[in-house]
This record gives sequence, structure tokens and C-alpha cells, in this order.
Amino acid sequence: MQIIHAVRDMQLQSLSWRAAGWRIAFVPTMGNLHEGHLSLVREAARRGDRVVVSIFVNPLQFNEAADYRHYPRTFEQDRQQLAALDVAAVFAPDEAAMYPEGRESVTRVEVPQLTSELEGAHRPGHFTGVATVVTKLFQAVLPDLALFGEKDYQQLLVVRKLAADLNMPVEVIGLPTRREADGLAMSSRNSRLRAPERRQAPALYATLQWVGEQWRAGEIDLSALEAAAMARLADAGFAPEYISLRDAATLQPPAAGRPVVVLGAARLGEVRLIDNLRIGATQPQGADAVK
Ligand SMILES: Nc1ncnc2c1ncn2[C@@H]1O[C@H](COP(=O)(O)OP(=O)(O)OP(=O)(O)O)[C@@H](O)[C@H]1O
Ligand SMILES: CC(C)(CO)[C@@H](O)C(=O)[O-]
Ligand code: BAL
Repeated sequence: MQIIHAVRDMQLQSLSWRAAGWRIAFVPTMGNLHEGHLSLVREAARRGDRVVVSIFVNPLQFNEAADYRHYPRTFEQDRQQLAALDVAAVFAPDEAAMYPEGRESVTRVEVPQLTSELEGAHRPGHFTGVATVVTKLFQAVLPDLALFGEKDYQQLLVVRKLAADLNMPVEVIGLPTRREADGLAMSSRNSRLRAPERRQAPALYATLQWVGEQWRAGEIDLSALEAAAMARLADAGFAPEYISLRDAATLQPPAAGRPVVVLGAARLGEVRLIDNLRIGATQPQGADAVK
């Protein structure tokens, strides 16, 4: 397994793999790898001939300096986990390699649709940072396919749209969220939860499941359902940011007969968690009455 730091070295390696006819499967990450990341890597190895994993904590997508500063960085541990899998290269640029003239002056990529609400509303600038770095990573790694987790559901839709709009010759694949035994979505930020917070944390997923049950039982007053879910989260010790039912493809309000996803974000102490759950289509008989 190679460790590559320079953009040009990554491009030269990828160009030679492509010339040999190999399909490059790419898993972009910010490191501190857990089973969620490793499930993406294993699927990449099944679908591609050469797997590249990137590790780069992208300053451009953090809207809180403390979140960036405290983001867990565990390169040696990550390297060992990847070495045990079928990974051809780890692309690990530093900030100077990604933003040689400084991050402030770099060309930005904006995805105006899909980004103004939910994570976009609560993390201003976040998706511009994500779209910019994903574009740069794709230009470095030149992948045929790229794998992303559904845990970051809005991000997955944004990257799909980015790739389609800018004619990027890459297939964007979304894979299911991996969870701890108690339901908590695996996330690098979980390691920053204190012991009592870790015990409270599964309530986020439990609340999303409760919303799904109410929805399937015929509850169609979305505002009331979202407010009740926020209250449940607050009772469980969270500072909730949003719980929102959306059309699973467009993130617009649910439309008759189309699949729905419920998305949530909430803080536990200093740690901000997100999660989501697909909960099926709108009820055909009540669809027109969704409020
Ligand atoms: N539990 C999970 N199951 C499946 N994929 C995941 C999971 N957690 C993260 N991923 C995916 O791994 C990729 C890299 O994510 P990232 O490095 O930001 O990890 P993370 O655990 O989401 O960290 P954090 O949420 O704390 O930023 C993304 O495509 C993300 O959606
Ligand atoms: C896609 C990504 C690697 C871009 O920095 C990041 O947002 C992540 O890890 O989900
Ligand atoms: N996992 C998404 C990247 C972020 O939270 O910045």
C-alpha cells in the first residue's frame, strides 16, 4: 500500500492505472477510521480494481474553529487499518498540497440547489467547502467510482449533483450507515463524547425511528411530528438543531407517493451529531393531506 502526499504523484499513479485498464474506486475520508469507513473500503475493493482512500481534514468545510481544531487525527492507526484491507494507495495531502496559495483564495465550487437548508442552514459555508474539496480530490485521484456513506445523507445528494452538473466521469455510490449495537451511527466525532453523553447518544436514532413509526401509523401533520421529536430529543439531554421529514431524492417537503427520509442534527455537550432514516413513501390515502 502506497502513501501518496503530492497531488501530481497521485495523478501520475492514477493515470498509469487507467492506462492499464484498471477501474479506480475511491473512498474520500477525513480519517479517524471506523467500521463505517471500512465498509466503504471493502465495497470499493469489490467494485473496483484499485482502491484509493484519501485522508484529509479539510479546513474549508468547518464552520467552527474549535470543531476543526478538535477533529480527531489518527493517521498511524488509520494506515494500519487500511494496510489490512485491499487498498492500493492512501492519498494523504497536507493543507499546503491541497491549498498551495492558501485556502482563502482557492476557486470555490457552489451547489446552489440542495444546500440552503438542513446542514447548509446550520453550517454556513460547509457544503461549498465539501464541494470544493471533493472536486479537487476527484481531480487528483481520477476515480471511476467514488463511495460515500448515507450517514451524511445531504452530502451524498450534493456530491451526486456536483458530479452530474460538472460532467465528472465518476459514478457516485451511496452505502448504508453502519451503527453501534445500541443504534448510534458510527462517526469520528463519537470519540469526543464523554461517558454520560455516550449513554444518551442512541436517543437520536431512537427518535428518528419513533418518527418513522408515527409516520407509518398515519401521522401526517409534519410540523407537529417534527416538534414532538425535537421535544423528545431535548428530554433525552440533547440540544436539537432540526428534525425534518423530506423527499428522499430532492430534500423538498414530502410529495405524494414518493420516498421520505427523516433527517436530524443535535448537540450533546460540545459534540454535534447527525443521523437520518428512510421511512418509506407517503401514505397513498393521506398523501394529499400532508401538512
Ligand atoms: N456510520 C457510517 N456508516 C457508513 N458510512 C459512514 C459512516 N460514518 C461516516 N461514513 C462515511 O465515511 C465517509 C467519510 O466520512 P468522515 O471521514 O467525515 O467520517 P465521519 O465518521 O462521518 O466523521 P464525522 O461525522 O465526525 O465528520 C463519508 O462518505 C461518510 O458518509
Ligand atoms: C467527503 C469528505 C471527505 C470531504 O472532505 C468529508 O466531507 C467526509 O468525510 O464526509
Ligand atoms: N462527515 C461530514 C464531514 C463533516 O462533518 O464536516
